[in-house]
Amino acid sequence: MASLAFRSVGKTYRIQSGPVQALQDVSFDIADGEFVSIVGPSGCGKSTLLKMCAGLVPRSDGDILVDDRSVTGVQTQMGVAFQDSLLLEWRSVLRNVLLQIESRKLRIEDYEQRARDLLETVGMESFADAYPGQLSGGMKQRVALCRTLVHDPSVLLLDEPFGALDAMTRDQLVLDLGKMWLETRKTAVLVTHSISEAVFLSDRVVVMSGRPGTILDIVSIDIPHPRGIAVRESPQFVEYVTSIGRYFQS
Ligand SMILES: Nc1ncnc2c1ncn2[C@@H]1O[C@H](COP(=O)(O)OP(=O)(O)OP(=O)(O)O)[C@@H](O)[C@H]1O
Repeated sequence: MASLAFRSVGKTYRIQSGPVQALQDVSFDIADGEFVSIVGPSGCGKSTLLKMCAGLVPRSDGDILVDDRSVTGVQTQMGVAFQDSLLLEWRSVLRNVLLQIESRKLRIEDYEQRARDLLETVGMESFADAYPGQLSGGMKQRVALCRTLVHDPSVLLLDEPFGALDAMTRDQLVLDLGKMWLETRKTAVLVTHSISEAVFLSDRVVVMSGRPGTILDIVSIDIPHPRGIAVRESPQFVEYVTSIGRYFQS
């Protein structure tokens, strides 16, 4: 587990046509075991913020702290999932999940049961020996989620992990993710375009402005866990979604 802190973080990309300021003066904290989502218009720097947190992109200004230590390089202890997290077609489902272990040079035997348990959590245990070509898009994303979690990361960074899926599959995966998070209580940061998904999963939702991205609001979602699908019809839930949505009405 870990806490995160963003302190006046800024990012300017330098490209041929000139500087592009993606983020400006972003400051907020994420507590140990908290689930925080980031919503904002396209291009406001959400992915950039996650990449800087993972140490994949250097920041231009400010500081990002993981457990009070500045991020200075790639954070291998984190679990990162992106929209098009690919599975390797020639490896079975189980071996795709265990890829994370192999690439970290950890002992496969120590993690195989955990990999199977994670697959069971998302109803994929009977597909452990199947190959990606035999799976639907939603099933592949479930496997990718297991792969993100198998090495017991201290932090989950999820960048639109369900972006390319149809609405029903997405709903199911959101429920799966909520369940997995409740079981592990990892510190999690989710970037999503879906305000409803953000409200459903999160303890707090960070609302960002258009580029350069700055923080407009941080909304605490005061709905107890576990949250069943019916929560989405409650007046309280609808009010959260509506009030956050107002930031993006032109
Ligand atoms: N490697 C890069 N080089 C130059 N500019 C970049 C690079 N990556 C991102 N940008 C620019 O930084 C800004 C923020 O991009 P980013 O992908 O972080 O936004 P986002 O909020 O995640 O967008 P979306 O919601 O569309 O995925 C954009 O204007 C983008 O063009």
